[in-house]
Amino acid sequence: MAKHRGGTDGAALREGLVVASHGRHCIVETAEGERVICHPRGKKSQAVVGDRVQWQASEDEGTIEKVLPRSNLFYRQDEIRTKSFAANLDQVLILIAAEPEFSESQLARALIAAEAEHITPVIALNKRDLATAFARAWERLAPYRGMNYQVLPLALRATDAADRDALTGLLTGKTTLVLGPSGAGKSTLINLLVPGASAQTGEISQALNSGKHTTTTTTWYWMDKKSDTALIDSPGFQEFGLHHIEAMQLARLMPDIAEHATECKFYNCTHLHEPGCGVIAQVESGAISPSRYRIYGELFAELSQTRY
Ligand SMILES: Nc1nc2c(ncn2[C@@H]2O[C@H](COP(=O)(O)OP(=O)(O)OP(=O)(O)O)[C@@H](O)[C@H]2O)c(=O)[nH]1
Ligand SMILES: [Zn+2]
Repeated sequence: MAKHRGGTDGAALREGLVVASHGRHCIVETAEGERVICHPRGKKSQAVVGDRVQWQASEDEGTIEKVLPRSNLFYRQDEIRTKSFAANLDQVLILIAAEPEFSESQLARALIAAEAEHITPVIALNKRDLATAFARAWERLAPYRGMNYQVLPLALRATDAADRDALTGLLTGKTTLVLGPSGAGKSTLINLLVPGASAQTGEISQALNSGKHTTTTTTWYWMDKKSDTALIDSPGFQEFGLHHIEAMQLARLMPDIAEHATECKFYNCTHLHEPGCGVIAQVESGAISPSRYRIYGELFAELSQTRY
């Protein structure tokens, strides 16, 4: 990793892209492709992966002076309450697999987080070769296909031309955050699409932790030499922090619920118990799946609690 050696006083502000972050410091890539460890000037210049920043060289590292306006900001919270962020995304690829069995609740939360930030989510279901388990998982995704979410079947360990074409078509020219539970095939995907990814990861961990081993960084990878197409790998698939969403906004972020939320008798219907509720009517008719309605109820309760 190149360290920037420049003057300290009056050095010009330069623009860069945050390609990794850990704790308070991060790695900024310059337009020339040089990478520099940077520290934020203060709370306001705390940057996340995907941020465009203005930074200034200092000693052998750099200082982030300003984070440029973001088009969106994606965040989640893991069990130790550390936040991982990414900004300026075009889409989120949620990678799940036939095995291990995926949690529908986790999937729903990831989709809601994406909807709340106006980021297009795409679901990929890996391990098509495990035919029986795959068929079962595909069936569990029926409500999601019904909501017009794209669900991409994949066999990443032995990709064929069709898989590669589908992935290329989906990703080219965009910045995509890849999320998925452990064991779904996220490393397999990154290594397939980004040759040399593991070497890059090692280099970044080393730079950010002075050699200490870590797996907790969110990392930006260029998929092409022209630097048009990027993947962001974010470790784990823990609970998404949805606290910033109000309970009464939840229906709007779940397309199958939203579709019928305008058919209720009361304009401020919670869709939990009201008479004349369009959502409850569609749960009874079978148009809204029982599992989706259960998840809605659980999240509604959770979001009502955290608010007060
Ligand atoms: N049968 C089958 N196995 C696959 C496929 N793709 C990946 N795997 C296997 O699934 C396991 C998990 O894959 P990884 O890529 O390590 O998964 P990961 O999501 O990075 O998991 P973590 O490292 O735990 O975060 C490995 O043993 C892979 O070889 C596939 O298409 N079919
Ligand atoms: Zn209702």
